[in-house]
Amino acid sequence: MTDETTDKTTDDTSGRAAVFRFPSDEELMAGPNALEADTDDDPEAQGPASARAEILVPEVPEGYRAGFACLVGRPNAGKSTLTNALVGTKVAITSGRPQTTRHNVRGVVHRDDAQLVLVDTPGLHRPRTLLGKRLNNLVRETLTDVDVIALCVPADEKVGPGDRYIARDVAELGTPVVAVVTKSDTVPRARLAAQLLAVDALGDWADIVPVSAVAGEQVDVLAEVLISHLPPSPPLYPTGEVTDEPQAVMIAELVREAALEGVRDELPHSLAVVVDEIVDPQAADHDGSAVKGAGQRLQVRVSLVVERDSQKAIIIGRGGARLKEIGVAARRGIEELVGRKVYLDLHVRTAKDWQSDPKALARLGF
Ligand SMILES: Nc1nc2c(ncn2[C@@H]2O[C@H](COP(=O)(O)OP(=O)(O)OP(=O)(O)O)[C@@H](O)[C@H]2O)c(=O)[nH]1
Repeated sequence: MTDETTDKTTDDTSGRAAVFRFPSDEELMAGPNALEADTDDDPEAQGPASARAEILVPEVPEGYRAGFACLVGRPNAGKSTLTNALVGTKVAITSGRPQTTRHNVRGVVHRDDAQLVLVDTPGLHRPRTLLGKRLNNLVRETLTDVDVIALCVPADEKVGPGDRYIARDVAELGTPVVAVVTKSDTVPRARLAAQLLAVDALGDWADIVPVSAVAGEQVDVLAEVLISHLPPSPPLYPTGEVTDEPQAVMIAELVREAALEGVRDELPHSLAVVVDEIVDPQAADHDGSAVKGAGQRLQVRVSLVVERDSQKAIIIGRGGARLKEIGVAARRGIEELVGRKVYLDLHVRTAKDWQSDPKALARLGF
């Protein structure tokens, strides 16, 4: 390792506080195992400084467990909402539209005796485009890395081919699988019981837990069950960190969520959101340039990339009305995230068929 801050490795036997290296953006995107791998990356090229801080971790209590869990399930199964409920803060975007989660958004559940790192993935589905294939590969890679998988099946929908496809897939990986019947608040108890039996019959699960992320029912029980499958380990993340997603990715997700609010079915698959620039006029190294009217606010420039001009028109709306709404909603979320006033600049661009173009995908970070 060339980065001098990463050379002070953990010394468990000394009894002193250990130096913890916060993972880089590359490691975050590469999957849980990458945290253990050596990197010779140039520290200058490591992305936002906020993602590479040196943090003191207190002594590890006896019996401490830590590890990774992955929530899988067909689109709309409630994975993002459950991630948020487990972590207790909004970390993954949610929406009524399927397949809105494009990144492995992670949240960290902190307990006195355990740390559960959640990896939220896009739904496994039969791929139709190059993007679909890459997303599926990404999901499988993640699944072989984690300590426990939570297979989410909604209580209010019949167990179908989509659930069976995923159940077969995860059963072959050799990772313990906890079956989770989500949205338990949406059905009467008798139907919930029937769904538990149907899900039980889907495979050989380590446990089966009904849960309602919205009503907050059984969320703690699920956390306990998932933690019981983690190995003894010191904390993997600094205590108190809710998510390790780079801030830019979370900002992009917030804009994406606002843009997809109440739009037609085709758009979610065709929309990519990229944060082009974040300028902080209050930063010590700021060069003095400023957008007129932005004042001391954090300036965030974001591109919304669609595949067709017709989609561009949907996003912009009559006289720019929809884009304005998107901006207002997204800015509210971003201001909550960064804890200060934000000047948000949205651009809508068309990149024809970006989902099937390897170069365009690479540019967009897939
Ligand atoms: N009533 C109820 N609704 C829920 C619950 N959990 C999720 N939902 C709703 O179900 C829809 C889908 O939830 P998400 O969490 O976005 O689902 P997801 O599995 O992450 O979806 P993708 O990102 O498409 O894979 C949203 O409209 C949620 O509000 C729950 O416990 N109760």
